[in-house]
Amino acid sequence: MKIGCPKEIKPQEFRVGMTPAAVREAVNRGHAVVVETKAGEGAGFTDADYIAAGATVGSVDDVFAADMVVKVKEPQPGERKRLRKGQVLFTYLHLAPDPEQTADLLASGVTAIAYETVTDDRGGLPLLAPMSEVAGRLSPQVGAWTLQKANGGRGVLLGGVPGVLPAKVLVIGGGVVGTHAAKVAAGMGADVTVLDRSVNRLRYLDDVFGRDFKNAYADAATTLELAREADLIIGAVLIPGAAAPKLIKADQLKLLKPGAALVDVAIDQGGCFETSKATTHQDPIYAVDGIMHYCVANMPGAVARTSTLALGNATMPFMLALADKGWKKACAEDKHLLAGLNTHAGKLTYAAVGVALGLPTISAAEALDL
Ligand SMILES: NC(=O)C1=CN([C@@H]2O[C@H](COP(=O)(O)OP(=O)(O)OC[C@H]3O[C@@H](n4cnc5c(N)ncnc54)[C@H](O)[C@@H]3O)[C@@H](O)[C@H]2O)C=CC1
Ligand SMILES: CC(=O)C(=O)O
Ligand SMILES: [Mg+2]
Repeated sequence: MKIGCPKEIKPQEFRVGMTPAAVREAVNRGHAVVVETKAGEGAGFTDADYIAAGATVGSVDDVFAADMVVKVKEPQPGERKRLRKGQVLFTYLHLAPDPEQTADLLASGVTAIAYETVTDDRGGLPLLAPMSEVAGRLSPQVGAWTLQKANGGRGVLLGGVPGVLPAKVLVIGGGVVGTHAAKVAAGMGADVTVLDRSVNRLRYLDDVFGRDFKNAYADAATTLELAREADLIIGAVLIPGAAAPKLIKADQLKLLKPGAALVDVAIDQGGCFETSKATTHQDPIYAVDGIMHYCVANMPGAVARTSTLALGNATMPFMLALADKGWKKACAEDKHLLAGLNTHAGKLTYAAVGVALGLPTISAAEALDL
């Protein structure tokens, strides 16, 4: 199979979809890989590194001529025009909050497999997890920066100092992002509470991290009560594939501490605060009613080398299965990869996206027969 790996064009996105190590594995199995010129530059991989791994380096046209395109971020409008029926796209998509992208993918006929909905045997999301680990660990760092007075924040130091209490950090959603956020915030000396709607998850957090941070059930009243006391609130909820629920409403901002910071990591699924709108690394924060919002939808791009390596480790076995077997056989033999199928031949194949966008869907299994 011919595999293409473009340079990411989303603003300030420095990750790349294939590492030289992934290229080497694919080439060793007889596949041809074309990597766009300078695609790996932001992650510290040169064109020479890719050539040494067995790739050819070419133009964006060469890359999108491939049978399968392996990326990081959702295709941007110009990239979407290059996609076609019979081609496989393997990348993050986050379709639920994105009707334009969904319409373009359906119109193109491309077979699009979304990293964020591929599953595993333990109920996890193995291709989302590495970037959730990164974004989770980054979120107290960007939250601490947002809290600085010059950035519009409350001017509170997360860990406090001797004689001054630490900041209160509320993490809503105790999955991968939330757990890593809480660990780092606690490590910085903050007073951390994690909320979740899964009692089993709260049991796990209590068993493993009971001495490091507190937890509570995420009913609406508890969420609001703790939000009112918080200096920093990290939004980390997920209902896989679906639009994020809005957990702090616009009219509740006036109840929060002036200058409090909201870091909405769930922004790629539309955000879990009603006043969130996606921002970029170039211009990451804005204020609403004196509350600072940080809503960067590609946080891991800030630490592109770590993120590219972590993502590459996770995607490589799936990428190789798709290349070796073709998408149909690979998905028919692996229900977890099949769960990643979001569009095929003009049909939407992920129910939660259909519900979010009011569009008809077929099941991914039905798509195998198309
Ligand atoms: N902005 C960025 O750059 C990045 C964003 N993300 C996003 O972060 C979000 C979280 O991802 P993960 O931690 O991997 O998901 P996860 O599935 O590991 O955890 C989500 C948690 O939210 C909980 N939850 C669901 N509804 C809730 C509610 N109403 N109240 C409280 N808890 C609730 C679930 O029980 C689960 O424990 C996703 O939207 C993901 O796409 C992930 C990586 C990078
Ligand atoms: C998960 C995701 O969207 C990202 O890493 O950018
Ligand atoms: Mg994202």
